[in-house]
Amino acid sequence: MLKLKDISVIYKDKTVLNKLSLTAEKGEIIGLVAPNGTGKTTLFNVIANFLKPNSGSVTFLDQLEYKTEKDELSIRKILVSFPDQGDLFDELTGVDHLNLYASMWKGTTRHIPEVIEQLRMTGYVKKKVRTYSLGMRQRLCFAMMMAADTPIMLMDEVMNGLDISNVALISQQLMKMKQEEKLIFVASHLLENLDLYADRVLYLKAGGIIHQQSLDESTALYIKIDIDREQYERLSQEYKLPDDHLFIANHLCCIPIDQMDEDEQSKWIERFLASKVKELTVGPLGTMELYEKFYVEM
Ligand SMILES: Nc1ncnc2c1ncn2[C@@H]1O[C@H](COP(=O)(O)OP(=O)(O)OP(=O)(O)O)[C@@H](O)[C@H]1O
Repeated sequence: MLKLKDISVIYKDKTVLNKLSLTAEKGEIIGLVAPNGTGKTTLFNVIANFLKPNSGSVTFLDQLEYKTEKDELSIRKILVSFPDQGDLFDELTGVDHLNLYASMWKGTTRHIPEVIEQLRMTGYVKKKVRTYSLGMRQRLCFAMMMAADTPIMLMDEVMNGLDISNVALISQQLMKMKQEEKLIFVASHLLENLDLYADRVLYLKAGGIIHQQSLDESTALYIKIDIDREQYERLSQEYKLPDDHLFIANHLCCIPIDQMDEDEQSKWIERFLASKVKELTVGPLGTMELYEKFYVEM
């Protein structure tokens, strides 16, 4: 559905994206994770053609590129970007904004009442935007994407300023949209939330994708224990920890268990429990844990 090939973006002497390649299919939610200033927005800007890369190609549906006006128009019809709160019109109502997006992309506004109901906006959507709180504006921005209802959606910091119940509400909608076979990119700093709905999470560093984590059964499993460095060193002396174990951000020791039989797995768990670790869990590495692995300096 979308193919990026060797995308490079260079600002003066700073290379933000360096020959980045990526293929994405319909029905996927792809999380994009990196510290501030790494290039997430730049990547979205390239996909949406708000920014021409210095080199590389962006291809939609195996054939459409931003090379001719006709192709660009066809791409505009299938792709929508998360609106910036600053782009909302204070003197228009929420409904006006929804009608605008629905008419521009979908050509009908018939589905708007359903969007309003699903996002629980009935109480305020007919008021002018200037009366909205930050969270209400953010929900409106999300509703505008639902109103556009395009097959591809780029969502930059979609959860910004939302309280816990609204994060849950939007997450629920994202899962519904996935069932509708949309391709959705979500750049977010709300890492644990991504684990809920993303099919894979891409970690950006030094202009490229340094890791892709698929969140399915094939993901490697670990025994994870929360310990400080002193405890870690004691454990390493006492037992030979497997060569491919991880000690992440000075607090999380992870032992891979896929290659172990049940006896060996139980032995490790018993050892850790005997050493009175603070917390022990078994499972794949979550987005938060991988973030610490890749970005938190030791
Ligand atoms: N127009 C520009 N001119 C020069 N440098 C720019 C420009 N736009 C972005 N940059 C630089 O490119 C880098 C990547 O910026 P980008 O906004 O893509 O990061 P991001 O990962 O989206 O960050 P955040 O999490 O803060 O939104 C930053 O170092 C930024 O300063």
